[in-house]
Amino acid sequence: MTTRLPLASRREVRRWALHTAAAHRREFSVMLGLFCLATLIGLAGPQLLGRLVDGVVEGTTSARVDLLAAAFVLVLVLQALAKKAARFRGRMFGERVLAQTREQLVTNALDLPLGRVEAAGTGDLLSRATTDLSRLDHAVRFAAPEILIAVVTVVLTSIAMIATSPLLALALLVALPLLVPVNVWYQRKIPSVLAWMLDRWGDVQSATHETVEGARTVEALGLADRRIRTGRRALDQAILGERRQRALQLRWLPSLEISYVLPIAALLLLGMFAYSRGWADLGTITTMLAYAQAMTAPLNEALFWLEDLQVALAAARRVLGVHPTGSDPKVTAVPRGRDIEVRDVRFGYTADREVLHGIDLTVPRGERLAIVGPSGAGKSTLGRLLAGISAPTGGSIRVGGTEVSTLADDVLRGEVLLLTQEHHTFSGTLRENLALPARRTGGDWTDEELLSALASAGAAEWAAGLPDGLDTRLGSGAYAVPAGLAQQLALARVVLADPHTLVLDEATSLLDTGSARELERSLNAVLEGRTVIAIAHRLHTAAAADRVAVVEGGRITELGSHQQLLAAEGPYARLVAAAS
Ligand SMILES: Nc1ncnc2c1ncn2[C@@H]1O[C@H](COP(=O)(O)OP(=O)(O)OP(=O)(O)O)[C@@H](O)[C@H]1O
Repeated sequence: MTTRLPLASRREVRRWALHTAAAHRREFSVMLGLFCLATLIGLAGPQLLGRLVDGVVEGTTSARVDLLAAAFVLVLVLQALAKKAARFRGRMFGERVLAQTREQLVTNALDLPLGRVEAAGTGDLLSRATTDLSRLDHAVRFAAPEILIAVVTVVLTSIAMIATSPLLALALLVALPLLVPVNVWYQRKIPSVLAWMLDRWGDVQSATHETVEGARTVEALGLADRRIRTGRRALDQAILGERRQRALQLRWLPSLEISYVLPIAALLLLGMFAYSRGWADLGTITTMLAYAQAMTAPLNEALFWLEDLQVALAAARRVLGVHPTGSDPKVTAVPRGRDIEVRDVRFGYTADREVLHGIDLTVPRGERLAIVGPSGAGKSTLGRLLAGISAPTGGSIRVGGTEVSTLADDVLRGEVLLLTQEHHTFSGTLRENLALPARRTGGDWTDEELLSALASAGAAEWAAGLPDGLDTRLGSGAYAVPAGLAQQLALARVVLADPHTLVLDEATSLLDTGSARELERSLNAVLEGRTVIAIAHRLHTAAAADRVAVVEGGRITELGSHQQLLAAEGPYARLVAAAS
């Protein structure tokens, strides 16, 4: 079962938009100013047209007609230039906002507790960081400026119409009885429909991502058909979401279109009536009609972009929902002791199934503890809790008196670190791959420190043979790092992070025996002087530990030295007998 990452509320999105506009006050004002300028220039056009009609009706010279016509063309040219400049500014503004939003998303994603990302499924985070962000990108760069133009045009043109003829401007009101209720209805319905649809598209991406990531497993276990079916189901749901959105739009758009042509019809009727009574001249009616007409083009354009903007608003709720809220502020003070105290720890991945049922354990500084037990007993789960990756659902795990899961990442890394078989080499230089833990005293790691960490991990010789030394680019598309060396790089990172306690979970289990032996030598050097909690999948490692804890069914059923437990002839003795 997955627990999706949260959505930001609509209020949070509004606050983000206002905050962004305030943070870029200058650019935003320039952009808005240019849009207003373009509209204001445009307002002169209908006035000129009105004068032209009045002139023709009342009689004028052809030179004056030419002059008015030339002025009209000039207005159009100036307006086009101002709009072009405004659009350019709008795109620049959009780019800047997006760059910041992207950076913030990455920072927030990195701050999310690992347990939370895993519970949501990496596809959820991935779809927010890719598809949703590009939906937002598109809207900020294109839809938002066009809609802003329409809003500015409607507001300024309405003001100009009221100023030109308050009587004829009453025609604008006929749009309201249709516009208001339909929009209230639509705005109430659409957010949940869009949020549902984007979640379904997130599922499509998750399903695809998981299939591609686990392609070998899919192939080996013959799961292709099942994965295709899962993908299809996700896609069907996403298409259903699209249909629901379109169905709502189909009912909304026509009334919107009607509501902006209605005022033109009403204006013609009202104009005829006012003219017959001598309340308005032909020039004024022409000006008012030209104003009403001038609103339709930007409104049409805005309608076209409104859908994008609405989808982007829903996407913004997903993008801004990626933040480590809900958790208390992290503890940045380094704990004073190094003993680990586990008290009545309970944990469940889901609310309805507890996996650990009350674990009590004290691991004194410098001890080597092996955790053994049958598959599925909860050993790895306990290891993750000990390393602060997930917080227990009940009880406490403290290091030096501080709850492990509340420690800030940089502090936690220097206290307890989990080492597993999964070692990713990031695309970047060897230096960047090594320098992932922050330097406790601040500043950058020196070359000497990095090389010495590599030497402790047994990778000095390999690093010396690299074409650009510490600056050699590694990862996909660059220098490929073999599995054994990736693990040695992970060990070098451990040396740099320098935690006093290491939790080892299958740290060497995937390697062939030759590499495993070499890695174990490096590992032993790195383990020197630290507390080690090893989840022992091979029982011979347990024999070398100071104490062994047997976990069965989410409980510690036996705890003591190898010799004591063998003599007790209990669960441990039975496991050893079964293994030999
Ligand atoms: N991410 C997860 N979501 C839900 N349940 C999980 C998850 N990981 C493990 N479990 C369940 O929790 C229980 C304990 O699993 P855990 O991996 O801790 O056992 P283990 O003793 O380490 O087993 P193994 O030796 O096979 O790795 C199992 O029933 C497992 O199915």
